Amino acid sequence: MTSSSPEKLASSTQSPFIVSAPGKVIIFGEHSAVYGQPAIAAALSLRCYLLVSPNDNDRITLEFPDIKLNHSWNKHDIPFEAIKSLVKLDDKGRPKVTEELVPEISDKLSPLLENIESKMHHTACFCFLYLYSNLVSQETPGMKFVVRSTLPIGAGLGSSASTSVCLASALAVLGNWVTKASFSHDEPATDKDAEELEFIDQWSLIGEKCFHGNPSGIDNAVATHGGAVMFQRNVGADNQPSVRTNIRNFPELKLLLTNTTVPRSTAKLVGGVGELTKRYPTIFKDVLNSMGNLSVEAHDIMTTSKFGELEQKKLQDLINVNHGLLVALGVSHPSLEQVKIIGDKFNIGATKLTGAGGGGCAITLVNANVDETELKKAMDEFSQHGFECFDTSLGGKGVGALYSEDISNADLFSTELFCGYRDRHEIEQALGIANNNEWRFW
Ligand SMILES: Nc1ncnc2c1ncn2[C@@H]1O[C@H](COP(=O)(O)OP(=O)(O)OP(=O)(O)O)[C@@H](O)[C@H]1O
Ligand SMILES: C[C@@](O)(CCO)CC(=O)[O-]
Ligand SMILES: [Mg+2]
Repeated sequence: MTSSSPEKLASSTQSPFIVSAPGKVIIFGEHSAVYGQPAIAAALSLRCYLLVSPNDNDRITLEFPDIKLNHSWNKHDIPFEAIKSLVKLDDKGRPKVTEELVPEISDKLSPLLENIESKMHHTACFCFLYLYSNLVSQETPGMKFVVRSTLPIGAGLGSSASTSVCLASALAVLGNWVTKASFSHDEPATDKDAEELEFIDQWSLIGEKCFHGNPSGIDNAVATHGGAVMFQRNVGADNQPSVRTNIRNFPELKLLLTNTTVPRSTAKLVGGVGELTKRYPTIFKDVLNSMGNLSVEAHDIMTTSKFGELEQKKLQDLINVNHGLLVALGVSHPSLEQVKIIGDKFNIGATKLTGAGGGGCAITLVNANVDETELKKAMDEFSQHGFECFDTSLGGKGVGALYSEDISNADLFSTELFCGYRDRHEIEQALGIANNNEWRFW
């Protein structure tokens, strides 16, 4: 790997910056996406934020208060040389992503993870170190990395992917593999930026592999690029990239997002589906194919030139079928069925689980002419069960950055304040992309 010049590094690392990436809602095709079937997802207004600021010594510090993680390493303990010798370069001289995590790199990092007992902390530190040692060189000074998210963690809304995109983009900036984000909210990206986004997307997929084992890539694709997409993983042996098709005129869908608050792990759920499909390949081949057909049909409906009540009704049919197929894959949960029962009882619309399932969130595509009193009754009953409803919007911006040199309010980059926001509203108010015109995008 070529090392970057110290002058360039100095300019990119001296002042603090924040990166942010959105969560996502999978509308059709979770799990089947892992097996190369098309799926549809949109970026969510809930986001992850990562503050990067210089440390006054050679330490690399992680402060992830959402998961109560605080850990640091001495920069000189990172085996940069050994890892660099294992990293291949692409045709532009940048570190090249591999199909799978490289076991020798994981082995070289394992002594740095020895004292970390919690599984969640271990995974988060492993993800960070894997990306750090691939993307950053030993000339980069010690830095502090602080993550805050307005997303519920482990609830099906892509909290791992948005964290991974934040880490990949920040480390790509520190490694000088991408330039500063420069576009304001409404400006279109240039070809160069599209290429840099691709780099971030690819490395965030490596981060997702550290979190999940076998991700399709849909979550990090949406967190990187934003908007709404139809995504199809390439599962062939031809090394071709996955296909991401932007859905430009994504219809204004009224979606109610309900978090059962039942914790679960995407890695375990994806693993469970893997075992089932291996045990009964002929049965599940057809289930997965049906899920793919359903996404294609939904895409045709969503992109029709005249989206009206009839099209909304058809999407609701497909939501119900998709949920049934996910039940067949064994990834529902009594709490998710409860959300569906309550939604159906008050006739508010069609409900399915979203993300990996097993708890976490459900979406309801609310009827166009919903009776608002019935909707309120359903939401009251959700809260009686301890479920939490979110007021969110879909299809927003992908990964972006906020630079201290562009902002007069230095407080935004104070680690203490960043860690101290009490809830998602305070985070949104201080940092939200809608509240700060200085956010820049690639
Ligand atoms: N704010 C955060 N701070 C630190 N780590 C986080 C944060 N958000 C997510 N993570 C990491 O992501 C893991 C949760 O990822 P997981 O894939 O299981 O759920 P999810 O991404 O929320 O849901 P889904 O994959 O179904 O969309 C956590 O265990 C943690 O390691
Ligand atoms: C369950 C899954 O399909 C979606 C998780 O948000 C896994 C993946 O596609 O990586
Ligand atoms: Mg995840």
